[in-house]
Amino acid sequence: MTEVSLLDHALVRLDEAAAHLNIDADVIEKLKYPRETTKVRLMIRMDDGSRKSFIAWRCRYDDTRGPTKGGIRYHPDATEDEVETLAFWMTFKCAVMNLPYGGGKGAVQVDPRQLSKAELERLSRSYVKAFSRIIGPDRDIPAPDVYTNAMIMGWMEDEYSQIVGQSSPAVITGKPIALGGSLGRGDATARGGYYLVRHLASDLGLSDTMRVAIQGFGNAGQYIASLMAADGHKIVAASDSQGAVYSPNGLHVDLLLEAKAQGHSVASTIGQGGHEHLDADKLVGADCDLLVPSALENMIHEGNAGSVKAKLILELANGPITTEADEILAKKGVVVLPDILANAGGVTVSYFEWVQNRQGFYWTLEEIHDRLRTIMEREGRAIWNLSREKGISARTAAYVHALGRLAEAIEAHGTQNFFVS
Ligand SMILES: NC(=O)C1=CN([C@@H]2O[C@H](COP(=O)(O)OP(=O)(O)OC[C@H]3O[C@@H](n4cnc5c(N)ncnc54)[C@H](O)[C@@H]3O)[C@@H](O)[C@H]2O)C=CC1
Ligand SMILES: O=C(O)CCC(=O)C(=O)O
Repeated sequence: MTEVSLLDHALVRLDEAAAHLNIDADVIEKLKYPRETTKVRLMIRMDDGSRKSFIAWRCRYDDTRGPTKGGIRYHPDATEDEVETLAFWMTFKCAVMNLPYGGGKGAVQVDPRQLSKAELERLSRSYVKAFSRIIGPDRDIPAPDVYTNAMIMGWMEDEYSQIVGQSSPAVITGKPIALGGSLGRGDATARGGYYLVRHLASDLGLSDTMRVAIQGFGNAGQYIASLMAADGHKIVAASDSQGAVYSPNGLHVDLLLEAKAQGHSVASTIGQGGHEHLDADKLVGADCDLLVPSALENMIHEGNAGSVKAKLILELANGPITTEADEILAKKGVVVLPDILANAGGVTVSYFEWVQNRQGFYWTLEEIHDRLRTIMEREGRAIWNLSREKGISARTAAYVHALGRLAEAIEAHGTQNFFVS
């Protein structure tokens, strides 16, 4: 039996969306395959003098609407299929938000927690050396993703600038502020999702004091916890790769943040402030109003979707719900605010960073927040209304919304050149 790839699963969304639009078959043919995926083996010197090699990829899925854009993930289980799927999602995410970008993504198959800081820097610089002809401010612009961060983006920008012999901050986003990073990029992914939920609160009949469960407590998970708690909502459950905690009266977010800042799991807070042990695989079924998957793909699947008690899911992670689980959730009446909209705040502030780098003029935090909120509300409202008008899920509506824009751009390029660059 042939195994169905993650990309094949993701492409189901494309077919679903196409059924609601009158678009040329050429458009679907173009969007069904990644434009280019480059795989290299990076060889670095370890601190003990030995050499070690790591597989790395960069995929430019589609560049019809502009240079490809998307993060770089460091993860021991990264695969080419995953990178291409994440790049497909970036293509649609950038179109959802009407950003002048196509979609890309990169990864290194590595557990960065096993590397020293110096080894991590050598690995990150070698990634840029290997892909220096693929990335570029007008070609392909990386950013952070799982287990990468501003420090790594800073090393990468520095390496690229050395290679091309000039300062090139716009080659990468999510940089430290001192190297041309944007104010507000740190919490942008969570903040975008938070603005979306706030904007749709009355449409969704949400209460002012929701119980929130958060799966994954990294960049996206920690910031959504802080933003929701500051608004008076209760964070009742949280997990990371090492464990989970629960408190029906609300977890102390400051304790969780402190544990993470010290390099410990959220589970290390068990016993403090009323925090109780929770089996990490039970988090999806935690008693809550809002579930926020903020870890990896396929975490809500056929086997656990039936246990979901939340009425609303905010997908801060990319692809956290399988197609089978989506159907189960729809039957239960659970509303899903889909990844390509819900977590698009990250790439939107990355776009602001790129614009500021190119113009050499920087915006205040207030300007960043205002612009992000305006775009989240505009695109979120359009998708929500489309889903109501057509009687389709918010996910399908988001794909329809994006596909219309992609189709327009593909058709506007004419019929002679299938690829832009
Ligand atoms: N950082 C960004 O700007 C954006 C991130 N995303 C997506 O958000 C998700 C999380 O990314 P970040 O927060 O940036 O990554 P991160 O590396 O900062 O955090 C990932 C978190 O997930 C946890 N985790 C890993 N495996 C887990 C498991 N099996 N169960 C529970 N938790 C687990 C880790 O312990 C960590 O707390 C990913 O799907 C990423 O693609 C989406 C848009 C932008
Ligand atoms: O900030 C960016 O450019 C991309 C972030 C990303 O990788 C994502 O949205 O999944």
